[in-house]
Amino acid sequence: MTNERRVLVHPDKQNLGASVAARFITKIIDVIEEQDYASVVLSGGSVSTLVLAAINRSEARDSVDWSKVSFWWADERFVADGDDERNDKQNGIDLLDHIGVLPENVHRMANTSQAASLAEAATQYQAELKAHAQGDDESPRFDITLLGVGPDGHVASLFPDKPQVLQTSPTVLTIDDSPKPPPERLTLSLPAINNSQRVWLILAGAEKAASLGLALAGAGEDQVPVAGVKGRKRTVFFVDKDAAAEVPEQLIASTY
Ligand SMILES: O=C1O[C@H](COP(=O)(O)O)[C@@H](O)[C@H](O)[C@H]1O
Repeated sequence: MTNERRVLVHPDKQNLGASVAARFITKIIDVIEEQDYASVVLSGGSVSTLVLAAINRSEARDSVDWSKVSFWWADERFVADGDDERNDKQNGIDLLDHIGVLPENVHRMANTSQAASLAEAATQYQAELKAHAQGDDESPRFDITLLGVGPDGHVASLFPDKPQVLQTSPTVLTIDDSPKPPPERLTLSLPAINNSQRVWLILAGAEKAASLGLALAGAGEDQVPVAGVKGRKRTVFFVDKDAAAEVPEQLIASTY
């Protein structure tokens, strides 16, 4: 199998969430069997409410040895701990609070009481990424990165027409004027995201169709950030029918 981008189309949102959850559980079990641990990158929004919640509901959830899984974040909002805007809060409600993950394997980005400034929070996370990276890499080769895509094509907190999307270093970037609230955020850079072995992008709804179509038709990442995402081994777009409306026919690997 080549490392081409693949699009898997599902009939509806509910089916999409259940399908990605099932694949995730299978793949994580395989990865743990192969290397005795697995690393996962999470994000907020639809990935959490659709996929993480479906993993939590799955009967197969407890077949995973969660003590061997580490969790990282693709982006986070720089607000107080426990604020409803925190991605890690929703991820906790949807999955992390219900599984046997070890606290030392949960690598959250700092909140406003853990870092005095956005810049300090970014520096802390860069150091944590580097501490878990192999060789000369600046960040780990994550096993699975789960990303949502905004209607404007943003991924993590990399937004169209903002300088961060073209910034190749450092691994963690700051945003103080996010077009989507809250304004202050931390995000992995595109190269740090792309250091993942597998990137799975999850999109549902007609409002995502135009950006996805543009990204797959060759638009630049400065205009449509999702266009710049490419995992080392696999890049898979899991989409529902509505989000797939403008995907070129030849790129659709399967339709359920
Ligand atoms: O602001 C954010 O938005 C993206 C996309 O969210 P979605 O609900 O449209 O899938 C999300 O992936 C990111 O983590 C979050 O901070």
